Amino acid sequence: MQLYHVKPRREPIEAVIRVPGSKSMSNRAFLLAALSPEPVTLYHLLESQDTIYMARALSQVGVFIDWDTKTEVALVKGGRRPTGKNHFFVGNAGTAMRFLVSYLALGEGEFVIDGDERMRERPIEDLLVALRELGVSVASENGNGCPPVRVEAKGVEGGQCHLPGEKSSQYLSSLLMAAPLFFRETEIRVEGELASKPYADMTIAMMAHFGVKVRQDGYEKFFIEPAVYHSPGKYLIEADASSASYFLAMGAILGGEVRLEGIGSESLQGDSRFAYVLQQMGCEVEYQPQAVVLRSEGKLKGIDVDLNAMPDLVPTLAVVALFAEGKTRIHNVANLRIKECDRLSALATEFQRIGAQVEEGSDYLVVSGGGNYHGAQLRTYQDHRMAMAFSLIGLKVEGIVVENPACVSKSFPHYFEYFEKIVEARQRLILPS
Ligand SMILES: O=C(O)C1=C[C@@H](OP(=O)(O)O)[C@@H](O)[C@H](O)C1
Ligand SMILES: C=C(OP(=O)(O)O)C(=O)O
Repeated sequence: MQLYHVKPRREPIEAVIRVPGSKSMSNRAFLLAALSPEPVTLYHLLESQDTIYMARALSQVGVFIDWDTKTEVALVKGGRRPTGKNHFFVGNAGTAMRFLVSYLALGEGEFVIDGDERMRERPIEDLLVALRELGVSVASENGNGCPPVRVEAKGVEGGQCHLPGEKSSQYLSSLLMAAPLFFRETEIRVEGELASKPYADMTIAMMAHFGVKVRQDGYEKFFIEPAVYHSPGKYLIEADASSASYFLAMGAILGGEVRLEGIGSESLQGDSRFAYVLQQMGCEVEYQPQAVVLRSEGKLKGIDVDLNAMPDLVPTLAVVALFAEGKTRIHNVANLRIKECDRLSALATEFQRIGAQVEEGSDYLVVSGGGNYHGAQLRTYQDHRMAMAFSLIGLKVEGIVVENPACVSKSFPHYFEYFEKIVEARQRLILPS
Protein backbone atom coordinates (compact mmCIF):
# COMPACT_ATOMS: atom_id res chain seq x y z
CA MET A 1 0.00 0.00 0.00
CA GLN A 2 1.15 3.53 -0.75
CA LEU A 3 1.98 5.59 2.35
CA TYR A 4 2.55 9.32 2.85
CA HIS A 5 4.91 10.29 5.68
CA VAL A 6 4.02 13.83 6.75
CA LYS A 7 6.86 16.23 7.57
CA PRO A 8 5.99 18.46 10.51
CA ARG A 9 6.38 22.22 10.29
CA ARG A 10 7.11 24.47 13.26
CA GLU A 11 7.04 27.90 11.58
CA PRO A 12 3.96 29.94 10.64
CA ILE A 13 2.99 30.06 6.97
CA GLU A 14 2.39 32.90 4.56
CA ALA A 15 0.69 31.88 1.35
CA VAL A 16 -1.58 33.07 -1.44
CA ILE A 17 -3.43 30.09 -2.90
CA ARG A 18 -5.81 29.47 -5.78
CA VAL A 19 -7.07 25.91 -5.64
CA PRO A 20 -8.53 24.07 -8.66
CA GLY A 21 -12.19 24.46 -9.67
CA SER A 22 -15.17 23.46 -7.56
CA LYS A 23 -16.24 19.84 -7.92
CA SER A 24 -19.88 20.72 -7.20
CA MET A 25 -19.95 23.59 -9.66
CA SER A 26 -18.08 21.64 -12.36
CA ASN A 27 -20.55 18.76 -12.28
CA ARG A 28 -23.57 21.07 -12.24
CA ALA A 29 -22.09 23.12 -15.08
CA PHE A 30 -21.52 19.99 -17.19
CA LEU A 31 -25.13 18.94 -16.66
CA LEU A 32 -26.67 22.36 -17.27
CA ALA A 33 -24.54 22.78 -20.39
CA ALA A 34 -25.71 19.35 -21.58
CA LEU A 35 -29.30 20.51 -21.13
CA SER A 36 -28.77 23.80 -23.00
CA PRO A 37 -29.58 23.84 -26.72
CA GLU A 38 -26.73 26.27 -27.46
CA PRO A 39 -23.00 25.61 -26.86
CA VAL A 40 -21.41 26.64 -23.56
CA THR A 41 -17.75 27.16 -22.75
CA LEU A 42 -16.85 26.28 -19.18
CA TYR A 43 -13.76 27.81 -17.55
CA HIS A 44 -11.64 26.70 -14.55
CA LEU A 45 -13.20 23.25 -14.60
CA LEU A 46 -11.93 20.76 -12.08
CA GLU A 47 -10.21 17.71 -13.52
CA SER A 48 -10.65 14.95 -10.93
CA GLN A 49 -12.22 11.50 -10.75
CA ASP A 50 -15.72 12.81 -9.99
CA THR A 51 -15.78 15.31 -12.84
CA ILE A 52 -14.22 12.86 -15.29
CA TYR A 53 -16.96 10.34 -14.48
CA MET A 54 -19.60 13.00 -15.07
CA ALA A 55 -18.14 14.15 -18.39
CA ARG A 56 -17.64 10.57 -19.56
CA ALA A 57 -21.26 9.61 -18.80
CA LEU A 58 -22.60 12.64 -20.67
CA SER A 59 -20.33 11.87 -23.64
CA GLN A 60 -21.71 8.31 -23.70
CA VAL A 61 -25.15 9.71 -24.53
CA GLY A 62 -23.89 12.00 -27.26
CA VAL A 63 -23.08 15.25 -25.44
CA PHE A 64 -20.08 16.76 -27.22
CA ILE A 65 -17.39 17.74 -24.71
CA ASP A 66 -14.08 19.13 -25.91
CA TRP A 67 -12.18 19.48 -22.64
CA ASP A 68 -8.66 20.88 -22.63
CA THR A 69 -7.53 19.84 -19.17
CA LYS A 70 -4.35 21.98 -19.42
CA THR A 71 -6.29 25.23 -19.78
CA GLU A 72 -9.20 23.86 -17.69
CA VAL A 73 -11.63 24.92 -20.43
CA ALA A 74 -14.33 22.79 -22.08
CA LEU A 75 -16.68 23.46 -24.94
CA VAL A 76 -19.94 21.58 -24.34
CA LYS A 77 -22.63 21.03 -26.95
CA GLY A 78 -25.71 19.28 -25.70
CA GLY A 79 -29.38 20.00 -26.03
CA ARG A 80 -30.53 16.56 -27.14
CA ARG A 81 -32.36 14.11 -24.92
CA PRO A 82 -30.28 11.04 -24.02
CA THR A 83 -31.31 7.97 -26.02
CA GLY A 84 -30.35 4.34 -26.50
CA LYS A 85 -29.26 1.55 -24.23
CA ASN A 86 -26.34 2.40 -22.00
CA HIS A 87 -24.42 1.41 -18.89
CA PHE A 88 -22.60 4.08 -16.86
CA PHE A 89 -19.97 3.78 -14.14
CA VAL A 90 -19.40 6.75 -11.84
CA GLY A 91 -17.09 5.35 -9.14
CA ASN A 92 -18.02 6.98 -5.84
CA ALA A 93 -19.11 10.33 -7.30
CA GLY A 94 -22.32 11.18 -5.42
CA THR A 95 -23.07 14.20 -7.60
CA ALA A 96 -22.63 12.26 -10.86
CA MET A 97 -24.79 9.34 -9.65
CA ARG A 98 -27.61 11.46 -8.29
CA PHE A 99 -27.65 14.14 -11.02
CA LEU A 100 -27.52 11.62 -13.87
CA VAL A 101 -30.55 9.64 -12.70
CA SER A 102 -33.04 12.47 -13.32
CA TYR A 103 -31.17 13.66 -16.41
CA LEU A 104 -31.34 10.22 -18.05
CA ALA A 105 -35.04 9.91 -17.18
CA LEU A 106 -35.63 12.84 -19.57
CA GLY A 107 -34.56 10.69 -22.50
CA GLU A 108 -35.77 7.61 -24.30
CA GLY A 109 -34.05 4.31 -23.60
CA GLU A 110 -32.70 1.91 -21.01
CA PHE A 111 -29.96 3.09 -18.73
CA VAL A 112 -28.10 1.50 -15.81
CA ILE A 113 -25.94 3.71 -13.60
CA ASP A 114 -23.50 1.92 -11.35
CA GLY A 115 -20.66 2.88 -9.05
CA ASP A 116 -17.94 1.31 -6.94
CA GLU A 117 -18.41 -0.87 -3.87
CA ARG A 118 -19.03 2.09 -1.56
CA MET A 119 -21.45 3.75 -3.99
CA ARG A 120 -23.46 0.54 -3.89
CA GLU A 121 -23.96 1.21 -0.16
CA ARG A 122 -24.97 4.86 -0.49
CA PRO A 123 -28.78 5.31 -0.42
CA ILE A 124 -30.67 6.75 -3.37
CA GLU A 125 -34.19 5.36 -2.84
CA ASP A 126 -35.65 8.72 -1.71
CA LEU A 127 -34.83 10.15 -5.13
CA LEU A 128 -36.20 7.10 -6.93
CA VAL A 129 -39.51 7.26 -5.03
CA ALA A 130 -39.90 10.94 -5.96
CA LEU A 131 -39.16 10.16 -9.62
CA ARG A 132 -41.72 7.37 -9.63
CA GLU A 133 -44.31 9.86 -8.36
CA LEU A 134 -43.40 12.00 -11.37
CA GLY A 135 -44.09 9.09 -13.72
CA VAL A 136 -40.61 7.59 -14.17
CA SER A 137 -39.91 3.87 -14.25
CA VAL A 138 -36.79 3.63 -12.10
CA ALA A 139 -35.49 1.11 -9.56
CA SER A 140 -32.55 0.07 -7.47
CA GLU A 141 -31.35 -3.06 -9.32
CA ASN A 142 -30.47 -4.99 -6.18
CA GLY A 143 -33.66 -3.92 -4.44
CA ASN A 144 -31.73 -2.42 -1.50
CA GLY A 145 -32.37 1.26 -2.26
CA CYS A 146 -28.78 1.81 -3.46
CA PRO A 147 -27.11 1.80 -6.90
CA PRO A 148 -26.97 0.34 -9.45
CA VAL A 149 -30.04 2.23 -10.67
CA ARG A 150 -32.03 1.18 -13.73
CA VAL A 151 -33.98 3.87 -15.59
CA GLU A 152 -36.46 2.98 -18.32
CA ALA A 153 -36.71 6.42 -19.80
CA LYS A 154 -39.52 7.90 -21.85
CA GLY A 155 -39.55 11.51 -20.65
CA VAL A 156 -40.88 12.74 -17.33
CA GLU A 157 -44.51 13.69 -16.79
CA GLY A 158 -43.93 16.04 -13.82
CA GLY A 159 -46.55 17.11 -11.30
CA GLN A 160 -46.17 16.83 -7.55
CA CYS A 161 -43.63 14.72 -5.70
CA HIS A 162 -42.47 14.25 -2.13
CA LEU A 163 -38.82 14.09 -1.19
CA PRO A 164 -37.39 13.34 2.26
CA GLY A 165 -34.70 15.97 2.81
CA GLU A 166 -32.52 14.67 5.58
CA LYS A 167 -30.17 12.26 3.82
CA SER A 168 -28.89 14.40 0.98
CA SER A 169 -29.55 17.64 -0.87
CA GLN A 170 -28.21 16.03 -4.04
CA TYR A 171 -31.59 14.34 -4.67
CA LEU A 172 -33.28 17.74 -4.72
CA SER A 173 -30.57 19.25 -6.95
CA SER A 174 -30.98 16.34 -9.33
CA LEU A 175 -34.76 16.89 -9.64
CA LEU A 176 -34.44 20.68 -9.86
CA MET A 177 -31.98 20.68 -12.75
CA ALA A 178 -34.00 18.21 -14.81
CA ALA A 179 -37.44 19.63 -13.92
CA PRO A 180 -37.65 22.41 -16.56
CA LEU A 181 -37.69 19.61 -19.15
CA PHE A 182 -40.56 17.71 -17.52
CA PHE A 183 -43.84 17.84 -19.52
CA ARG A 184 -45.83 19.66 -16.79
CA GLU A 185 -45.17 22.11 -14.00
CA THR A 186 -43.55 20.36 -11.05
CA GLU A 187 -43.81 20.88 -7.33
CA ILE A 188 -41.25 19.23 -5.09
CA ARG A 189 -42.33 18.97 -1.46
CA VAL A 190 -39.40 18.39 0.84
CA GLU A 191 -40.26 16.37 3.94
CA GLY A 192 -38.22 16.89 7.10
CA GLU A 193 -35.31 19.29 7.33
CA LEU A 194 -33.35 19.61 4.08
CA ALA A 195 -29.68 18.68 4.61
CA SER A 196 -26.79 20.69 3.17
CA LYS A 197 -29.00 23.64 2.11
CA PRO A 198 -26.26 25.77 0.49
CA TYR A 199 -25.89 23.12 -2.19
CA ALA A 200 -29.56 23.55 -3.13
CA ASP A 201 -28.94 27.31 -3.24
CA MET A 202 -25.98 26.72 -5.54
CA THR A 203 -28.13 24.62 -7.88
CA ILE A 204 -30.83 27.29 -8.06
CA ALA A 205 -28.28 30.07 -8.59
CA MET A 206 -26.55 28.16 -11.37
CA MET A 207 -29.88 27.32 -13.05
CA ALA A 208 -30.59 31.06 -13.05
CA HIS A 209 -27.26 31.64 -14.85
CA PHE A 210 -28.54 29.22 -17.46
CA GLY A 211 -31.81 31.14 -17.79
CA VAL A 212 -34.23 29.11 -15.63
CA LYS A 213 -35.94 30.36 -12.48
CA VAL A 214 -37.07 28.19 -9.58
CA ARG A 215 -39.78 29.45 -7.25
CA GLN A 216 -39.46 28.33 -3.66
CA ASP A 217 -41.33 28.49 -0.42
CA GLY A 218 -38.50 28.27 2.12
CA TYR A 219 -36.79 24.91 1.76
CA GLU A 220 -40.11 23.04 1.86
CA LYS A 221 -41.61 23.58 -1.57
CA PHE A 222 -39.99 24.16 -4.94
CA PHE A 223 -41.92 24.99 -8.13
CA ILE A 224 -40.48 24.64 -11.62
CA GLU A 225 -42.32 25.37 -14.87
CA PRO A 226 -41.45 23.82 -18.22
CA ALA A 227 -38.70 26.01 -19.69
CA VAL A 228 -35.73 26.02 -22.02
CA TYR A 229 -32.22 26.51 -20.68
CA HIS A 230 -30.21 29.28 -22.32
CA SER A 231 -26.47 29.11 -22.61
CA PRO A 232 -24.70 31.94 -20.83
CA GLY A 233 -22.04 31.53 -23.57
CA LYS A 234 -19.22 31.39 -21.07
CA TYR A 235 -19.38 30.14 -17.52
CA LEU A 236 -16.61 30.47 -14.92
CA ILE A 237 -16.31 27.84 -12.18
CA GLU A 238 -15.15 29.15 -8.79
CA ALA A 239 -12.14 27.72 -6.96
CA ASP A 240 -13.24 24.79 -4.75
CA ALA A 241 -13.99 26.04 -1.24
CA SER A 242 -13.96 22.52 0.23
CA SER A 243 -10.46 21.88 -1.17
CA ALA A 244 -9.36 25.28 0.10
CA SER A 245 -10.48 24.47 3.64
CA TYR A 246 -7.30 22.45 4.25
CA PHE A 247 -5.12 25.48 3.62
CA LEU A 248 -7.21 27.72 5.86
CA ALA A 249 -6.88 25.02 8.49
CA MET A 250 -3.09 24.98 7.97
CA GLY A 251 -3.00 28.70 8.61
CA ALA A 252 -5.21 28.35 11.68
CA ILE A 253 -3.11 25.57 13.22
CA LEU A 254 0.40 26.81 12.36
CA GLY A 255 -0.29 30.53 12.54
CA GLY A 256 0.50 33.08 9.84
CA GLU A 257 -1.55 34.37 6.93
CA VAL A 258 -3.39 32.52 4.18
CA ARG A 259 -5.09 34.30 1.31
CA LEU A 260 -7.45 32.28 -0.87
CA GLU A 261 -8.05 33.61 -4.36
CA GLY A 262 -11.24 32.93 -6.32
CA ILE A 263 -13.50 32.29 -3.32
CA GLY A 264 -14.98 35.23 -1.43
CA SER A 265 -18.13 36.87 -0.14
CA GLU A 266 -19.74 36.48 -3.59
CA SER A 267 -19.17 32.73 -3.72
CA LEU A 268 -22.02 30.33 -4.50
CA GLN A 269 -20.41 27.69 -2.28
CA GLY A 270 -21.60 27.26 1.28
CA ASP A 271 -18.14 26.01 2.21
CA SER A 272 -16.75 29.44 1.36
CA ARG A 273 -18.03 30.47 4.81
CA PHE A 274 -15.59 28.17 6.59
CA ALA A 275 -13.29 31.02 7.59
CA TYR A 276 -16.13 32.36 9.76
CA VAL A 277 -16.08 29.09 11.70
CA LEU A 278 -12.33 29.47 12.21
CA GLN A 279 -12.95 33.06 13.27
CA GLN A 280 -15.07 31.74 16.16
CA MET A 281 -12.05 29.65 17.16
CA GLY A 282 -9.84 32.74 17.36
CA CYS A 283 -8.60 33.52 13.85
CA GLU A 284 -8.83 36.92 12.24
CA VAL A 285 -10.78 36.83 9.00
CA GLU A 286 -11.38 39.23 6.14
CA TYR A 287 -13.77 38.56 3.27
CA GLN A 288 -13.42 40.34 -0.07
CA PRO A 289 -15.74 39.71 -3.04
CA GLN A 290 -13.27 37.27 -4.64
CA ALA A 291 -10.87 36.41 -1.83
CA VAL A 292 -10.65 35.35 1.81
CA VAL A 293 -7.79 36.23 4.13
CA LEU A 294 -7.18 34.37 7.38
CA ARG A 295 -4.64 35.39 10.01
CA SER A 296 -3.86 33.28 13.01
CA GLU A 297 -1.47 33.22 15.92
CA GLY A 298 -1.97 29.50 16.20
CA LYS A 299 -3.90 29.88 19.46
CA LEU A 300 -7.37 28.40 19.04
CA LYS A 301 -10.28 27.63 21.32
CA GLY A 302 -12.92 24.91 21.02
CA ILE A 303 -16.42 25.77 19.79
CA ASP A 304 -19.90 24.29 19.55
CA VAL A 305 -21.01 24.33 15.92
CA ASP A 306 -23.81 23.01 13.70
CA LEU A 307 -22.04 21.97 10.48
CA ASN A 308 -25.07 20.65 8.60
CA ALA A 309 -24.56 23.36 5.99
CA MET A 310 -20.90 22.39 5.44
CA PRO A 311 -20.84 18.60 5.70
CA ASP A 312 -17.62 18.16 3.74
CA LEU A 313 -15.70 20.33 6.20
CA VAL A 314 -16.36 18.20 9.28
CA PRO A 315 -13.07 16.28 8.87
CA THR A 316 -11.14 19.55 8.40
CA LEU A 317 -12.70 21.15 11.45
CA ALA A 318 -12.31 18.01 13.56
CA VAL A 319 -8.55 18.12 12.90
CA VAL A 320 -8.33 21.84 13.74
CA ALA A 321 -10.20 21.00 16.97
CA LEU A 322 -7.38 18.65 18.00
CA PHE A 323 -5.15 21.72 18.35
CA ALA A 324 -7.65 24.02 20.06
CA GLU A 325 -7.96 24.49 23.82
CA GLY A 326 -11.06 22.80 25.21
CA LYS A 327 -13.78 20.81 23.53
CA THR A 328 -15.22 21.26 20.05
CA ARG A 329 -18.68 19.85 19.48
CA ILE A 330 -19.68 19.40 15.83
CA HIS A 331 -23.36 18.51 15.59
CA ASN A 332 -26.31 17.94 13.22
CA VAL A 333 -24.14 15.94 10.84
CA ALA A 334 -25.90 12.54 10.73
CA ASN A 335 -25.52 12.27 6.96
CA LEU A 336 -21.75 12.02 7.33
CA ARG A 337 -22.33 8.33 7.82
CA ILE A 338 -23.42 7.88 4.18
CA LYS A 339 -20.60 9.77 2.49
CA GLU A 340 -17.46 8.23 0.94
CA CYS A 341 -17.11 6.37 4.24
CA ASP A 342 -18.86 6.61 7.60
CA ARG A 343 -16.96 9.77 8.43
CA LEU A 344 -18.01 10.08 12.08
CA SER A 345 -16.83 6.59 12.84
CA ALA A 346 -13.65 6.98 10.76
CA LEU A 347 -12.66 10.23 12.48
CA ALA A 348 -13.29 8.81 15.95
CA THR A 349 -11.35 5.60 15.22
CA GLU A 350 -8.32 7.29 13.69
CA PHE A 351 -8.16 10.08 16.29
CA GLN A 352 -7.97 7.40 18.98
CA ARG A 353 -4.88 6.00 17.25
CA ILE A 354 -2.95 9.22 17.96
CA GLY A 355 -4.14 9.30 21.56
CA ALA A 356 -6.90 11.91 21.15
CA GLN A 357 -10.06 11.95 23.21
CA VAL A 358 -13.14 11.91 21.03
CA GLU A 359 -16.79 11.11 21.55
CA GLU A 360 -18.89 9.89 18.65
CA GLY A 361 -22.68 10.25 18.71
CA SER A 362 -25.25 9.28 16.09
CA ASP A 363 -25.13 12.79 14.59
CA TYR A 364 -22.25 14.51 16.37
CA LEU A 365 -18.58 14.38 17.28
CA VAL A 366 -16.90 15.92 20.32
CA VAL A 367 -13.15 16.40 20.06
CA SER A 368 -11.15 17.31 23.17
CA GLY A 369 -8.32 19.52 22.01
CA GLY A 370 -4.84 20.25 23.30
CA GLY A 371 -3.87 16.66 24.08
CA ASN A 372 -0.48 14.97 23.92
CA TYR A 373 -0.70 13.19 20.63
CA HIS A 374 1.69 10.65 19.18
CA GLY A 375 2.52 9.43 15.68
CA ALA A 376 0.46 6.70 14.04
CA GLN A 377 -0.40 5.22 10.67
CA LEU A 378 -3.88 6.49 9.79
CA ARG A 379 -6.41 4.67 7.61
CA THR A 380 -8.18 6.75 5.00
CA TYR A 381 -11.08 4.46 4.00
CA GLN A 382 -10.80 5.35 0.28
CA ASP A 383 -12.04 8.79 1.33
CA HIS A 384 -10.26 11.84 -0.10
CA ARG A 385 -11.36 14.05 2.81
CA MET A 386 -9.85 11.67 5.37
CA ALA A 387 -6.50 11.76 3.55
CA MET A 388 -6.44 15.55 3.23
CA ALA A 389 -7.60 16.17 6.80
CA PHE A 390 -5.21 13.62 8.35
CA SER A 391 -2.23 15.15 6.54
CA LEU A 392 -2.82 18.28 8.63
CA ILE A 393 -2.32 16.35 11.88
CA GLY A 394 1.22 15.56 10.78
CA LEU A 395 2.12 19.25 10.63
CA LYS A 396 2.09 19.31 14.43
CA VAL A 397 2.54 15.66 15.40
CA GLU A 398 5.75 13.77 14.59
CA GLY A 399 5.34 10.41 12.85
CA ILE A 400 1.97 10.70 11.12
CA VAL A 401 1.65 8.36 8.15
CA VAL A 402 -1.35 8.66 5.83
CA GLU A 403 -2.44 5.49 4.06
CA ASN A 404 -3.39 5.48 0.37
CA PRO A 405 -2.85 9.21 -0.27
CA ALA A 406 -3.84 8.76 -3.93
CA CYS A 407 -7.51 8.65 -2.90
CA VAL A 408 -7.42 12.48 -3.00
CA SER A 409 -7.87 12.17 -6.76
CA LYS A 410 -11.64 12.09 -6.22
CA SER A 411 -11.72 15.86 -5.84
CA PHE A 412 -8.14 17.24 -5.68
CA PRO A 413 -5.55 15.09 -7.49
CA HIS A 414 -2.66 17.51 -6.83
CA TYR A 415 -3.42 18.09 -3.15
CA PHE A 416 -0.13 16.69 -1.84
CA GLU A 417 1.90 18.84 -4.26
CA TYR A 418 0.25 21.98 -2.85
CA PHE A 419 0.63 20.64 0.67
CA GLU A 420 4.35 19.89 0.32
CA LYS A 421 5.13 23.26 -1.24
CA ILE A 422 3.52 24.99 1.70
CA VAL A 423 5.22 22.77 4.28
CA GLU A 424 8.61 23.43 2.70
CA ALA A 425 8.20 27.15 1.93
CA ARG A 426 10.82 29.41 3.49
CA GLN A 427 9.18 32.65 2.38
CA ARG A 428 5.82 34.00 1.20
CA LEU A 429 4.44 31.52 -1.31
CA ILE A 430 2.08 31.99 -4.24
CA LEU A 431 0.33 28.84 -5.49
CA PRO A 432 0.16 27.79 -8.23
CA SER A 433 3.49 29.53 -8.86
O1 LIG B 1 -24.54 18.90 -4.29
C1 LIG B 1 -23.33 18.80 -4.11
O2 LIG B 1 -22.49 19.19 -4.95
C2 LIG B 1 -22.85 18.21 -2.85
C3 LIG B 1 -23.68 18.11 -1.77
C4 LIG B 1 -23.26 17.56 -0.47
O3 LIG B 1 -23.86 16.29 -0.32
P1 LIG B 1 -25.22 16.04 0.52
O4 LIG B 1 -26.26 16.93 0.00
O5 LIG B 1 -25.47 14.59 0.23
O6 LIG B 1 -24.89 16.30 1.97
C5 LIG B 1 -21.75 17.41 -0.37
O7 LIG B 1 -21.42 16.57 0.71
C6 LIG B 1 -21.14 16.85 -1.64
O8 LIG B 1 -19.74 16.75 -1.55
C7 LIG B 1 -21.45 17.74 -2.81
C1 LIG C 1 -19.46 13.83 0.06
C2 LIG C 1 -18.67 14.11 -0.96
O1 LIG C 1 -18.90 13.77 -2.26
P1 LIG C 1 -20.12 13.11 -3.03
O2 LIG C 1 -21.28 13.00 -2.11
O3 LIG C 1 -20.38 14.04 -4.17
O4 LIG C 1 -19.62 11.78 -3.49
C3 LIG C 1 -17.41 14.87 -0.74
O5 LIG C 1 -16.80 15.29 -1.74
O6 LIG C 1 -16.98 15.05 0.41
